[in-house]
Amino acid sequence: MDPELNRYILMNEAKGLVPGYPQSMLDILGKCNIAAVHGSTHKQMRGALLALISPTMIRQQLLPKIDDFMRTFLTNWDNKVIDLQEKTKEMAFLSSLKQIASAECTSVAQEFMPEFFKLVLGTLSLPIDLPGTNYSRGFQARQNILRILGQLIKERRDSKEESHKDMLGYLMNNDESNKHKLSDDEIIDQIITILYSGYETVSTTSMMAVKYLHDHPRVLEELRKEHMAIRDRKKPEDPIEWNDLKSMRFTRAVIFETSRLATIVNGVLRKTTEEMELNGFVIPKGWRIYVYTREVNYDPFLYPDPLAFNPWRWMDKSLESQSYFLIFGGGTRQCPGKELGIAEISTFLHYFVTRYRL
Ligand code: HEM
Repeated sequence: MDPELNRYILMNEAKGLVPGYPQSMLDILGKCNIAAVHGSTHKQMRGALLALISPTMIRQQLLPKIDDFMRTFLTNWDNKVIDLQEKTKEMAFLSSLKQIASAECTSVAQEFMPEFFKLVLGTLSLPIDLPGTNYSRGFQARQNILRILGQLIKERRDSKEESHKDMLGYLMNNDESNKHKLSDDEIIDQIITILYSGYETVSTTSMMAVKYLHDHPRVLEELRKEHMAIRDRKKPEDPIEWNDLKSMRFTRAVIFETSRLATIVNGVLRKTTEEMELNGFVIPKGWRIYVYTREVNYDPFLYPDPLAFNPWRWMDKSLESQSYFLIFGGGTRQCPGKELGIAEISTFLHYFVTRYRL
């Protein structure tokens, strides 16, 4: 697709275009899932999410949890055959769960994880509500997840303990400092949104990054150098901190190049709120549009030698701020989890390359 078209659509999106989600996603992710809601509800839910995963929150609350999780998760992998696809899926889910409910994550994970995997399958299925279909299993899984999260909220409210310093704790915080108060139903949908949005994206990017590193020893060597330099400044038990994360320039480049070449998310959804004309084509009002970003990612004018895995192209920081940089979408719907996702994948890669050899 002509990058102009992407730019045009995303520009107009800022004026109020909304996505057209498939039915099964709407049903299973919930009515107040922020990717699906519009207007003031979108603003409210997105505002609450942005506050929850702001750079300050990542630095002070989330990164220590991510580090703690990754350093434990990436132990005892030596001399074993690792199914990286399975491992990275587990990693993405459990890392989010730890950030959401750190105190309870170990006790609820066993029951939660299989339900979550069923929910994901359901959102990608045809909306046929017959016993045994993925849609029906996904819907049932949503009910079970509502029960698990509802119970968690109730137990926290009933206990006399101080408020928890995790995502759920912040969402449930009822005092003046919380400018984004949500109902319990909204809190639960917000949690499902966080788990869902950060699942396939983070797991597939991490898995594909390892595959590309394996296939490109020079890139692996450069990446390892960056992470060894960070480790050299620290004691083994020292966690990855915000400044370390900011110093991972090559890692960020590897993540972008992986996302571009593997095109982890191959497009974004929009819906026209008014008729629009583009390059002589008329797009009627109310049409659902799939902006196919894979085409942009492989455009040789934007990315010379587009099929080559070349993270160095991203070392020029300005590439990230171009209007055709659509790896995380664009406009008012741009991915709010961009920096959180990058923090998770970077920390995963840190422990991976400093502890293991491929
Ligand atoms: C490498 C990781 C990730 C990639 C590549 C990615 C990519 C994307 C893309 C392409 C969109 C669509 C944007 C648009 O329509 O313009 C999106 C939306 C979204 N992402 Fe991410 N994402 C990642 C990680 C995360 C994480 C960790 C979260 C967790 C909070 C998250 C939460 C969301 C949400 C809530 C939306 C919907 C935003 C809205 O409609 O207002 N993402 N993401």
